[in-house]
Amino acid sequence: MTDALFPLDRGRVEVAPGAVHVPGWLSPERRRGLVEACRAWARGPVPIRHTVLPGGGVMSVRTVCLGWHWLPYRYARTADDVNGAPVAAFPGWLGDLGREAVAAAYGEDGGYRPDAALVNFYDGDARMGMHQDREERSAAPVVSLSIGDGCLFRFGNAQGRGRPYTDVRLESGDLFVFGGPSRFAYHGVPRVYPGTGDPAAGLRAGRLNITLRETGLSGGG
Ligand SMILES: O=C(O)CCC(=O)C(=O)O
Ligand SMILES: [Fe+2]
Repeated sequence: MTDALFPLDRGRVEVAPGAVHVPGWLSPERRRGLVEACRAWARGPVPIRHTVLPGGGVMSVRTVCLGWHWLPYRYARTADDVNGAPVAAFPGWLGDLGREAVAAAYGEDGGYRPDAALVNFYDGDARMGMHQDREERSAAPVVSLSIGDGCLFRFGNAQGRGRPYTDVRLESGDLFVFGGPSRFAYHGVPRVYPGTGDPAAGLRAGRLNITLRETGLSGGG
């Protein structure tokens, strides 16, 4: 697709087929609003926490979920690995933002209806290993929004954790959408760049990443 089709998103870069980076997509007002919303979600009903993996490893990232609670490796309506509380509702406005994001990346929203969000907080030492987002029963795209410190985002292929991959620097306000042939590509965050953030967004340190997903699940999961 050519830039001429997206006169408002000249900066969009297709990193791989179906994987689109749109730098600076979130306005400063939206960044501030999302930071405020994330602060409230982090308090509960399920407090933000480091996810414990089945082998006993502890993720360096802290996560809180909306709509559906993700735990390794499934979704549930209650935070069975935290405090058992029902997960906070997925707000309608966040679904609207997700549709807008898909339209910015692909030129149309494709009827996107996300029903789960993972809110990840990275301090300066946090990382996320190469993984696939594959607990969803839907091939709808994942929408990723970043606020605060910049990071190195590694976007690979669907076959395995290794090469070929593309290293992308994600900065505050950036949108990254991966769907279509890239939906089940491995990806990860090998490092965060402390002190490169966006204090005006209301985050003094660290990196916030929000991913929106369609789980394809219904009822209690
Ligand atoms: O922090 C990011 O940019 C990616 C997060 C991610 O891959 C996930 O939550 O599954
Ligand atoms: Fe992921």
